[in-house]
Amino acid sequence: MKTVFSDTQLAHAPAQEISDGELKPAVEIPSRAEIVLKTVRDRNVGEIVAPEDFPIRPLHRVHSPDYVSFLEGFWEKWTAAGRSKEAFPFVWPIRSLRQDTTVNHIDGLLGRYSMDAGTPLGEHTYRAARASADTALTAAKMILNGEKAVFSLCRPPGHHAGFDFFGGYCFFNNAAVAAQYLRDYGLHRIAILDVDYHHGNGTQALFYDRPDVLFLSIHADPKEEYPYFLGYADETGEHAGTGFTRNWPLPLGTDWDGYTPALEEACRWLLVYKPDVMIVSLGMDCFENDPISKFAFKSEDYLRLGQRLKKVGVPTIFVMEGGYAVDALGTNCVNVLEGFEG
Ligand SMILES: NCCCNCCCCCC(O)(O)C(F)(F)F
Ligand SMILES: [Zn+2]
Repeated sequence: MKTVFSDTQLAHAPAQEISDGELKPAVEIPSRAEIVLKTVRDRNVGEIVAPEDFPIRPLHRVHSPDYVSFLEGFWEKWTAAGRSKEAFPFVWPIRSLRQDTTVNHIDGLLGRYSMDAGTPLGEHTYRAARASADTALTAAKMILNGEKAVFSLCRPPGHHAGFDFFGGYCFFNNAAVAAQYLRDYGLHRIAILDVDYHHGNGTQALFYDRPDVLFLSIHADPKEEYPYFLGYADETGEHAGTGFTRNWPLPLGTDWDGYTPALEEACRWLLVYKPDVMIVSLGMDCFENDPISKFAFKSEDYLRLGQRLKKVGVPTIFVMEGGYAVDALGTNCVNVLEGFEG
């Protein structure tokens, strides 16, 4: 299986995040990608290719142009305002505040285009996020050109990012950008299976009223876990998309045995939907030693996950999302790819 990755994705190097009421060292750090890349090489997963430089248009097919421009021009505005350290939003246009104002102040803009205070914006964030989206787009193009399975080593991740907002360490929704690209290039049905520990709120919302992209997510119950406000079992799509979203929220502490019934149900939905391509939002944060997550996968379970996904039997793009136990991240990620390849 080929891997797509570019060193430009390492340029986004957040120092801190706000978590549990204090500033802590960031967990979505470049070494996550480096260890996965090293393990891909060490275990001979396959050729590693650089992403193509796509134009902005595939991003505009998913994200609002003003949001993309905000990210592109942010650092210049931030430093022009006399700021020099990474930026954190701290005020949002929440209920009773206006959504329609044309905001110009940098702190207002940060809130206008974000969903949480835990995702710092730095000097190279835009560049790295663009490269991460190009990595997913390149994988999609490879599938269109006949590849059966491609690993898109995305970082920064994407599944929390929505039409016009960043958050949860995500800026561009890599999986959604790839799905829309496949649709624009003639495929009819795309399934996105999100196995990250956290619900992919951004991805769900982007396709919620559409039947051409099926969104399935198995994740920690949002009653107890980020993102808290989406990912409940009663969210099944709307309008033409009714029935094309399914969520399996699971209790904290879930291990592989607790996870498999949901995975089997999701695979049955895939069997019925018969997607032209399956995009797997592959977060490895269900792992028992993940520092910010509370599921209990063992490393071997990731082999089982890959084996099960292979049985779906359709061209597949693995788009990396989360996973913060850095020492085990390479093993856990490549276990999925090796399990899939058989
Ligand atoms: N006390 C810990 C608070 C952590 N709050 C933010 C969690 C973000 C999870 C990001 C992710 O793993 O879902 C992604 F795949 F997008 F990277
Ligand atoms: Zn996650």
